[in-house]
Amino acid sequence: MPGLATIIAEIAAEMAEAPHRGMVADYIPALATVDPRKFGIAVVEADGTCHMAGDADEAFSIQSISKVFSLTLALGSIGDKVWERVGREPSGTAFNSIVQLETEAGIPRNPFINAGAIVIADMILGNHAPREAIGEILRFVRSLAGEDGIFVDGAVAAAEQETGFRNIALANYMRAFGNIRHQVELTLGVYFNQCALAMSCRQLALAGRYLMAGGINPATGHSVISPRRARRINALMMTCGHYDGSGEFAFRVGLPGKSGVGGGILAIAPGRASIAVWSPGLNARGNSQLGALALERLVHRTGWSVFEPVVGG
Ligand SMILES: NC(=O)CC[C@H](N)C(=O)O
Repeated sequence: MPGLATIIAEIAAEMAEAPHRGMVADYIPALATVDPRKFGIAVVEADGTCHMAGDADEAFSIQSISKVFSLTLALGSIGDKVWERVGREPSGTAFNSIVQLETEAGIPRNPFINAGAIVIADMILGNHAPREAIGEILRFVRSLAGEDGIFVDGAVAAAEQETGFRNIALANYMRAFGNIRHQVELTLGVYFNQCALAMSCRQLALAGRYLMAGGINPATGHSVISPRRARRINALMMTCGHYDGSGEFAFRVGLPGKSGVGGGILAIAPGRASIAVWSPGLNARGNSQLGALALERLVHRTGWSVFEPVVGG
């Protein structure tokens, strides 16, 4: 197998030539103007080595990838009580769908669809003001990545607030079932700001290290979350991280992954690597078109799929 640096450089070169790049999300106006030709990839290996290619150092809107970090925070603060208000099953519906809430008592199927992440945001809000909860998420992500230069893009957060009618509907609907405990504007303030986190592929891959390393941040040796919970977050990423495209992603890539409508994907090769890719064009399910293709090729060339037999291991 060629070295990882070579593989990543080759994939970036192939993606630069790719004809079908998908469509940039335009329902959030601040995302509509992002250049669809962008492509970045960063891979942080278990020993800390970081390989990058393309636009891996350019910050983009991580959007729903933030749901991995908010779930981790909520599990850390309220533990398994999280599962009283949000489920653990794939929804098979679009990321912003409302339909299942009606027959399922306002309990979202999983923490990665919008409804589920809004409930998680409501948990993180707890007894705080939204500003403090957003600060807590920001500090957490900065500490995971080991970088202070991560910020919330105020223009994206404002655009989401102005146009987030579906999310407002989801929050109100769940409030009617008692599954949102705060005023919806406060809970959504947390949610919109976490989605507006701007990070580069490099920062995102660094932030994901604890998920490849059994809950430990390998840079500091500190426990972020228990090994059991890290394993379970990976399981949820595999089954629910791409919404109604999760089966296809598992089929093609075979790694736990979480996508965002900014075109990013965080993928975890347990014990091996934390990987972030970014290409703004999306497929019909709202997941990065070239991001998935790049990961498919990476896994094919490295043998990193979790379904690959470990030879001699
Ligand atoms: N899939 C996504 O990344 C969706 C997140 C986006 N902020 C929304 O709520 O619609």
